[in-house]
Amino acid sequence: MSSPESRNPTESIDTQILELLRERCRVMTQQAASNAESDWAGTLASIDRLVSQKEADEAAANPTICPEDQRSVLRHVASACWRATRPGTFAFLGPTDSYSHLAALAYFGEAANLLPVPSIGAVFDAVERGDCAGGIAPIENSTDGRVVDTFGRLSKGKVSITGEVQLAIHHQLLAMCDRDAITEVHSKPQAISQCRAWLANHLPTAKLIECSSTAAAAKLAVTQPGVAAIASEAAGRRHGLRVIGANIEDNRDNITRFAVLGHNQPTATGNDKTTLLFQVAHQPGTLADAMGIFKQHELNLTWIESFPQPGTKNEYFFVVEFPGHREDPAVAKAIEHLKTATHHTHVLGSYRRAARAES
Ligand SMILES: O=C(O)C(=O)C[C@]1(C(=O)O)C=C[C@@H](O)C=C1
Repeated sequence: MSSPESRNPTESIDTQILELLRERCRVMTQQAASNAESDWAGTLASIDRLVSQKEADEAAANPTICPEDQRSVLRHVASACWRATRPGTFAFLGPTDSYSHLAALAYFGEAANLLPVPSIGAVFDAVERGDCAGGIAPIENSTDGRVVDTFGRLSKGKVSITGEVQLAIHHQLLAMCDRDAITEVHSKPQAISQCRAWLANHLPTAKLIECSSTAAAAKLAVTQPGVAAIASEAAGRRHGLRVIGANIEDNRDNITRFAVLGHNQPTATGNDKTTLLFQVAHQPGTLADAMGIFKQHELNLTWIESFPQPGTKNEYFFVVEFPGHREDPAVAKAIEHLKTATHHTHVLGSYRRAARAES
């Protein structure tokens, strides 16, 4: 054993850090026991608040740890304490290194218990049944639009949106062989669509084959001669695939937004958005009347989608988003008002707005 004198001087600081980690877990356990539960979104918000204050206060005094590193250390601490004190896993569309996995890591942290499942439907099943405490699913891409599977399940109203992740998506064409030998390109339909122009220019004769996820395609490309995959850099690294084409997305600013799914209702953070789903009668003016309600309550819509209601003719769901939390007076009034003017109004969630993360 090393004598106290021969110890590295940082060891006593590390000992204090470990003691603080234990203390943090003790406090979280007490919180859980007394139901004074703070949600994960609230934890993320408070880390961001702390780091940006520190940024201003300590920029000159402590130039060695950049704010991004401070944030990432605190997030890791928080997710490790969360795992130690809260049972529960979070489902994502797998396998490992799918973009959904990267989004889950960005949101829940590296230490979280994450469960890969084979489809977006399976993510919803796991959360709805309570097998998982939460999950994550792609909702919209800046090139390709909404993700139909996610909307279909959200419209059933069995789980809420409790957070979001905006992930910059950079696709790689990955294979074991040279570009000349590629006969098939496999990926999730959304990823193929985001690279359509690149594929038409560089691999015009290759067959485009859809599969369950980009990471599933990467796994296949390892064993199938002539098969390339469109997937993340992380998936390529894991499987030892060669990058045949780097950053092949047609739109340089390719971003996918992921919805964090769960059953809790996050408290307001002061920087929130609300996602609402509603249906109106199939009559002239009903949609215009509903939209007028947002104008009347001065809610600035940031997103509008309409999609057919399964099993009906000419009946549509409308999904809108706007800044603000369901507990804000103007938002609460607008929701009540909308309920009187629509067949059905359902708050999919009020949650903290996300900053963009890199994949
Ligand atoms: O296949 C994956 O890796 C996913 O996580 C799914 C998904 C999607 O369906 O939008 C997520 C991000 C990218 O836009 C491409 C694919």
